[in-house]
Amino acid sequence: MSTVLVTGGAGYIGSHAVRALANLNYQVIVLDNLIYGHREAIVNSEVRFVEGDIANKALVIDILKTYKVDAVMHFAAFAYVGESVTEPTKYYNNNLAASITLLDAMREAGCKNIIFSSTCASYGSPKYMPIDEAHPQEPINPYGASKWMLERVIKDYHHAYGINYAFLRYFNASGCSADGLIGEDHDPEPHLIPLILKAIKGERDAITVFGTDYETPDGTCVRDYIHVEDLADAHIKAFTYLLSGKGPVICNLGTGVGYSVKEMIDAAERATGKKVPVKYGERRAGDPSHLVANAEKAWKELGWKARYVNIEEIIATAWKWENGERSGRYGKN
Ligand SMILES: NC(=O)c1ccc[n+]([C@@H]2O[C@H](COP(=O)([O-])OP(=O)(O)OC[C@H]3O[C@@H](n4cnc5c(N)ncnc54)[C@H](O)[C@@H]3O)[C@@H](O)[C@H]2O)c1
Ligand SMILES: O=c1ccn([C@@H]2O[C@H](COP(=O)(O)OP(=O)(O)O[C@H]3O[C@H](CO)[C@H](O)[C@H](O)[C@H]3O)[C@@H](O)[C@H]2O)c(=O)[nH]1
Repeated sequence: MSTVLVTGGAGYIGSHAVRALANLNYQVIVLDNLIYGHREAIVNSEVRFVEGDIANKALVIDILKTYKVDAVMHFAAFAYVGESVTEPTKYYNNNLAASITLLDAMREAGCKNIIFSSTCASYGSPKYMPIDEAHPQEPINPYGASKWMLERVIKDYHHAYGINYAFLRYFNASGCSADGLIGEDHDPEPHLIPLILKAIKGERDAITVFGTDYETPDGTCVRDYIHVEDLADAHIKAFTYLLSGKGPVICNLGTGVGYSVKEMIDAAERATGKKVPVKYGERRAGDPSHLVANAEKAWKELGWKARYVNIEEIIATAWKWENGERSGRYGKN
């Protein structure tokens, strides 16, 4: 059975991928420094967990060699867009420099495959819609730039050292596992859906809509919300694709349907049957008005498409997590 090292596997998206991989009996090793992740998010007891940093080259080489790792799924990164503008050093050091150390460890250990968590934030302000993979990459914040730069480094490592890659450019990750067992728990939480649900629960005063004067039908930003279990499925398809000798490959992961912030609030009211307390505020710096994927390439190349296309259903999975045993929060690590 093939073996995969999942960096950032204790985080939101990584933990859903780890569970999906383990359920398919792949051998999984997670490397996470738990800065933002949660040990309890890894629910399969057969998964090996290593608490450590991707910048620890000797540790990564040891893991890759000991377990004869076939591919690395590289989720580990910082992902607060706003913070990246005020503290770019954090983003270039972790998302770029530490990731280059990871690539060098792969090179030295002879591990030839990487599936990299890239982002629609690497495109910057859209020049046309929906966004396909040929769209120019002109990121407008250091977070998006750090991801775009790492894509460039990996391409050069491919040419020079034969490292094969899949770049998965996700749009807005959303929802939680269908059974409500694992979910999204960021501190602080930047993402729209959990913030709306926490406002419904009274854990926050209200959701603040960031800007009502965008050039969109209702003036609020439009995004493409892709379910986290669909993302996990795409990683498995990319993994088997690379292991079958195909690649490199670059794919957007989205549903192809955009929802405005106001539409998301309405959908959350329908999904939960509760009223959302709403405030209206200024635009958030660095937010493009529209981000919607053309994800046809993922279908053609990987045979992947989103199974969750109904936004209420996506929100309902997050609501289940918010009302589950953990009430939307893991304990302290
Ligand atoms: N959430 C989204 O909408 C979205 C969209 C596009 C791309 N992405 C990318 O997907 C990946 C996962 O995002 P997420 O929302 O699950 O974030 P997350 O913060 O929940 O998960 C990231 C994990 O990486 C770990 N980590 C960070 N730096 C590390 C390091 N140097 N060494 C070891 N572990 C480290 C953290 O502790 C955390 O568990 C990130 O690369 C992010 O940029 C996320
Ligand atoms: O309190 C809030 C939070 C968000 N929003 C709006 O809701 C939409 C979604 O915002 P999120 O913060 O949930 O997600 P982003 O669109 O900022 O996502 C970006 O950052 C992510 C990383 O966190 C991913 O990389 C993703 O690809 C990239 O588009 C945006 O229009 C935002 O302005 C609000 O109105 N109020």
